[in-house]
Amino acid sequence: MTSSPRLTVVPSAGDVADQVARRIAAAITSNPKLVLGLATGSSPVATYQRLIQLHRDEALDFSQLTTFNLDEYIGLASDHPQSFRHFMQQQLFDHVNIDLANTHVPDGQCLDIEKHVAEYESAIATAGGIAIQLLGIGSNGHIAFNEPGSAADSRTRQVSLTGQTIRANSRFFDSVDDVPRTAITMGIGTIMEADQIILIATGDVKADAIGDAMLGPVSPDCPASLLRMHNDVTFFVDESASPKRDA
Ligand SMILES: O=P(O)(O)OC[C@H]1O[C@](O)(CO)[C@@H](O)[C@@H]1O
Repeated sequence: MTSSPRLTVVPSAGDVADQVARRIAAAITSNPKLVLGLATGSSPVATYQRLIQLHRDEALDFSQLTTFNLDEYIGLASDHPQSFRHFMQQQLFDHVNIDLANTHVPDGQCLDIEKHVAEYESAIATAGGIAIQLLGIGSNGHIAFNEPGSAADSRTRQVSLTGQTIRANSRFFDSVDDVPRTAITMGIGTIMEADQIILIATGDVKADAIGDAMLGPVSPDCPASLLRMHNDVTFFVDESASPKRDA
């Protein structure tokens, strides 16, 4: 069965960050042992800044939290400036009282990827599953590194990145040649098992992807459209990323 994700449109990217951070903070306050799914990319950065602020100003307590990140580039060491582990340290973990032992990011340098991804899935299950999963969206509708064509029941696995994603992410690297071509990503099936999903999109470059995800066919051609098969999804977008077409 498909449903419409709730769409919350607010004036600015800062308002998106405020609302999402408040929602996450409320969930942590009511359950300090929350299992949170985290995302990288530019979309969640402002939300992480608000969470850090809430930790400093209102003593938001991260000490019992468990986190699982969506993805990681294959081949990058955890301390590589563009690795997603490094991103998470810089953008959130180094600034709050989280126990790093309870933070999980796929290991881009693991020697046995099959074994690693199976263990990643098991670790999520052992933690009791993800309560809230935070997502960004690529301009081609990808979620995590699930590119168009990814199956609705896909699990954590190795994937190849599309040229579009490589070009989009090259802004973080010295050159496009430095962007890894493969990654480990949670699957769409893995993401769909979260109790609640929050997708963040800001800026007009995301408007078409949000339109396709919310109003287009539910299809692996737009991985984010598959979220419409989940019963608790909210898209938080600023005005410029809101869909510009009618259903
Ligand atoms: O938030 P950004 O930087 O626009 O990226 C969008 C999406 O692309 C990725 O960075 C992967 O390419 C995702 O992690 C993210 O959700």
